[in-house]
Amino acid sequence: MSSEEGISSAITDWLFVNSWWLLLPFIMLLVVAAFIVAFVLLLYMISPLISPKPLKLNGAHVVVTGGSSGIGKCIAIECYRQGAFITLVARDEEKLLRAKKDVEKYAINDKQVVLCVSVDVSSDYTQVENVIKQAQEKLGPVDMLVNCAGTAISGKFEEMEVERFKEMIELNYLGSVYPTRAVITTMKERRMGRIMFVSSQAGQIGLFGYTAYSPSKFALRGLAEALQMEVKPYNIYVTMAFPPDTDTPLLAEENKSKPLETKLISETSGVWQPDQVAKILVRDAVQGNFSSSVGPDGYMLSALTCGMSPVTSITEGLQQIVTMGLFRTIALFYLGSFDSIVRRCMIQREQSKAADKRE
Ligand SMILES: NC(=O)C1=CN([C@@H]2O[C@H](COP(=O)(O)OP(=O)(O)OC[C@H]3O[C@@H](n4cnc5c(N)ncnc54)[C@H](OP(=O)(O)O)[C@@H]3O)[C@@H](O)[C@H]2O)C=CC1
Ligand SMILES: CCCCCCCCCCCCCCCC(=O)[C@@H](N)CO
Repeated sequence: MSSEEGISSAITDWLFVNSWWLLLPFIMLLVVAAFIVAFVLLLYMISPLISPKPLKLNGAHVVVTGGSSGIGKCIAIECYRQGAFITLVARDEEKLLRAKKDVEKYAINDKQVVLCVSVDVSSDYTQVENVIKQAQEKLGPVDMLVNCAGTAISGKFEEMEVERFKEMIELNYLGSVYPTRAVITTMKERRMGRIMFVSSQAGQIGLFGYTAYSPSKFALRGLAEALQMEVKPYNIYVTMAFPPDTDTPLLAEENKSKPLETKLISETSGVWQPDQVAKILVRDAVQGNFSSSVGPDGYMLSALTCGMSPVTSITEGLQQIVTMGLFRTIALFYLGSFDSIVRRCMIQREQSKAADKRE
């Protein structure tokens, strides 16, 4: 072998051993592609977390169904205090006028108006559409709709008249569908708006005594999630509110015939004042948060039951990821205590029945 041949074979060997250099452009291409894929995935994950721009209540037109009493009236007051124009929707005209006077006490300028419209939100869509049209003609397009008209019935499943189940769905569910349907087209055209559905903690957990009430409040969640997906590109944000027991005429009425079990279980979250609740709900709707909860139990329930519901901030998403397992653990203790309340009440009832018989 000549020395020339020796050198050339050494070069080929060297090239062979070190030929990975030739792959460098491909490796770089792969790395860049991986980065692009990771970036796109990250964008997908982050995009639903981007917070909406808060709604300015000053000068906005806010329609509150159930605005003549309780939580609805306090929501109207809270919005009015921030400069909004208000339409109160309910059936009883006298109660509406009284509520209008209460709301007007909180004016911050002399242009503000409170309009009252009397309609049953649950019976006839055309009527609801007409009153919303009239309100829009007087106070301009609706910027925020608060669906708060509703009622509650509690009792044992087999003891409640079957009619009650229908009433709950008609008022609590359809009574929120109709007003929403009446405002949504204009909101989409204007590419702005807020819709609030007032559900309940009993719309996150099915409770003893609420076999008629809870489903009507759960139904709102399905509506809100589906609607939010449809209207998000139009810059419309939906808020689900989940209040605990709140000191209103409805709670007082409900307490007259509430089963002991329902009372004892509901006490877990305490009783809140309607103005406290309204402040939190309005703040969340203005920010465009999907879920609005009240108090520490409310916070845990919402994180625990978030499922596939929309998320509107990075902190909210992170909190859900981190807390879910812990809250489920805590929830098992709560469920255990609810079961024991139900069992104890049953045993007590049976004992007192047996005692009655003996007498
Ligand atoms: N209070 C509580 O403990 C809790 C309440 N909630 C929910 O909050 C909402 C408000 O409750 P709350 O403030 O306590 O109740 P209130 O009874 O104090 O107020 C209910 C309001 O809804 C109106 N309303 C009732 N039926 C109709 C109807 N068919 N058409 C139009 N308006 C109607 C009432 O006026 P009118 O009768 O004149 O029509 C009234 O303005 C309800 O949806 C309730 O389920 C949720 C969690 C807890
Ligand atoms: C980690 C898990 C925490 C779990 C906490 C569970 C607390 C359950 C309390 C339920 C209260 C239901 C109030 C219903 C109010 C209502 O809608 C009626 N008053 C209407 O009039």
